[in-house]
Amino acid sequence: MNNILNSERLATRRRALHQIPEAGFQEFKTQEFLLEIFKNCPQQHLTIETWKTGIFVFVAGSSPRKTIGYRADMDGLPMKEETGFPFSSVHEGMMHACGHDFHMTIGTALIEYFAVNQPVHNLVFFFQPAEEGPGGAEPMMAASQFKSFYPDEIYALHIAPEYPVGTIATKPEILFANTSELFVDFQGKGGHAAFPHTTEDMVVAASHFVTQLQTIVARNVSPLDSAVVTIGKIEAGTKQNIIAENARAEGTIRTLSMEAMQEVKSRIEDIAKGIETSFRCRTSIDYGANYCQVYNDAALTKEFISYAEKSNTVNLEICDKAMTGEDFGYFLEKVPGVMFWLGVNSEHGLHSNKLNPEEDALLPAVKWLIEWLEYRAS
Ligand SMILES: CC(=O)N[C@@H](CCC[C@H](N)C(=O)O)C(=O)O
Repeated sequence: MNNILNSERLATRRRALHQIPEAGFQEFKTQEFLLEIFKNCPQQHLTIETWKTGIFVFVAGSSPRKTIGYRADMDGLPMKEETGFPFSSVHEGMMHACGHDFHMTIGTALIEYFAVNQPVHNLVFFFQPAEEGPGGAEPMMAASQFKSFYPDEIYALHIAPEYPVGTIATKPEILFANTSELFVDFQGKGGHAAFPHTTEDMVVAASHFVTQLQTIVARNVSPLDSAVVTIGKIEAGTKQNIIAENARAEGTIRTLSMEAMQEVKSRIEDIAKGIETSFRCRTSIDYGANYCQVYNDAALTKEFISYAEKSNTVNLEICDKAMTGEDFGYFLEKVPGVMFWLGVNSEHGLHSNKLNPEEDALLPAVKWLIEWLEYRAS
C-alpha cells in the first residue's frame, strides 16, 4: 500500500511515460510499458486483454453485482517539446502535452491497489488509444472485450492546468463540447510569382477563407449559444517565388448543441463556395472525426460531488462547461458516469509545448479515486 501510494514512485512512472509519447493507434511502446506493470501485479483477480494499442484490465470483485469503469487515454500530440525537462520526450516531434501521461499513471496505480485490495464489485480499466484523434473510444466500445466487461458506471479525469494541486472540479450534465475536425483543400492554377494575373493563388484563397470563417461565430451562431471555429494548421505552396496551386487548412469546430454544429458546418460550406467563385478555384471539405459532447450523469455527479465535499483528500469545485472535446463522451453516451478535472497548477496550458503539470497532483488523485471507487464498489 505505502509502496503504491508513494509520490516519488508515481512521478518516476509518469516521467517514463512522458518520455515516450506516441500518436493515436501508434501507442506500441506505451502499451508494452503498461502491460509490464500489470503483469507484475498479483494476477488472481485480474484479466488483462489487449485491443489494438489499447488495454482492458478487469478486476474481479469478491461478490460482484455490478462493474465500475475507469478510463485513461494514451496518446501524445505532434509537438516539439520545449519544457527543458531532463525527462523530455525522446520521440522527436511528439509530446504528452495534454496530460495523458498523468491519466495513465493514475490508472496504473489504481490497478496495483485493487489487484491487492480486492473490491466487492468488479472494476474495469480502459486504457484507450487515440483520444486526440481519430478517436479510440467508439471502436474500443465496439470490441468484444467491451461487451464482456460492460461497465454499469464509468469515470475519467482530465488534468486542469488552471486549478491548484489537490483540487478536482466537475459539474452535472454538459461538461465538454461536441467537436468536429475540419480539413479544407484548395486547388487552383499556380505559376510564376511575377505573373500573378495568370494564376489563381491558393495562398490568397485560403487566407480569405480563414478570415471569413471568423464571421461564423460572430454573425451566424446565436449569441445565446456557444461555438468555436479554430484553424490550427495551414499548408500551402512549395517555394517563395512560386504561386501556390494547393493549400490546406486544418481545424476544429466546437459547439454546445448539434443545431449549432449543423449551422456552423453549413456556413463553412457556403463560405467555401464563395471562395470558389471569387478565386476561380476548387475546394473540398472533410470533417474528419466527430466527438459527441461529454455529458455527466446528473444523479451520479451529485453523489460524486457530495462525496468529494466530505473527503479530506481533495477540494471540490463546481466548474463551468468548457469547449474542450473528449471522446470519453462516447462512453458517457452509453454508460452513466462522471468526468472531472484534476488540478495540476501548470503555468502553461493544455496543448502548450511548455506544459508543466505538478507531479504532486498524482497522489491526491490516486487517493481520491481509491476512496471513490472503493465506495462505489463496496
Ligand atoms: C482534452 C482535449 O484537449 N481534447 C482534444 C480532443 C480533440 C478532438 C479532435 N481531434 C478535434 O480536434 O476536434 C481537444 O482538442 O479538445
